Amino acid sequence: MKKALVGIIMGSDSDLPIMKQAADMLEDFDIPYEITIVSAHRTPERMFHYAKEAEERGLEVIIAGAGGAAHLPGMVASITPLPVIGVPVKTSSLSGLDSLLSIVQMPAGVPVATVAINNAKNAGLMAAEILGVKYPEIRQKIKEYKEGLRKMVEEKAQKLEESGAEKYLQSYMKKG
Ligand SMILES: Nc1c(C(=O)O)ncn1[C@@H]1O[C@H](COP(=O)(O)O)[C@@H](O)[C@H]1O
Repeated sequence: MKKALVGIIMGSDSDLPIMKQAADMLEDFDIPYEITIVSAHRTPERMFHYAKEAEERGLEVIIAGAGGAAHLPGMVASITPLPVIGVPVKTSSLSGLDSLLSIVQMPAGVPVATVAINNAKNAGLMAAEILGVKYPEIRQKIKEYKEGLRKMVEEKAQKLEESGAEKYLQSYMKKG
């Protein structure tokens, strides 16, 4: 198996349904990754060792997801020189706003690249883009991905223009 370039960590296994989407994205780009649970609150020593050793182990980007008082991404960023992408995981009590603010409001000097609430997919994509600076084959796949997005929207626009809003909406609603 190829050595992991991206480390995906999350505060709890309850974050896995969301964080798995980052892993799926990396798989689409053939980027080797590892995925595990690390909590700054519940396993501070494990968090410290993970962040301290990440670079030495060959990781190049870390994606960290957490909910609520989501200190994990910021704490990891304070220890490692690697770029850290934070995923605010939606909580039941405050809809993820607490997670978002905990991750995005970092003090100057310790950035965490924060994606939207629950948008682990974008975290995977951002990790791929960061790696694309160094790996031309990944950069090429990003270009193809963007081209795919462009085509998809163009096709939808054409269909909407041809069928009119009402008919388009009917088929859109049917798709669910
Ligand atoms: N925010 C953190 C940290 C941390 O930041 O260290 N560790 C766990 N958690 C979060 O607590 C939430 C509830 O966890 P449980 O579902 O295990 O009770 C999760 O979203 C997790 O990311």
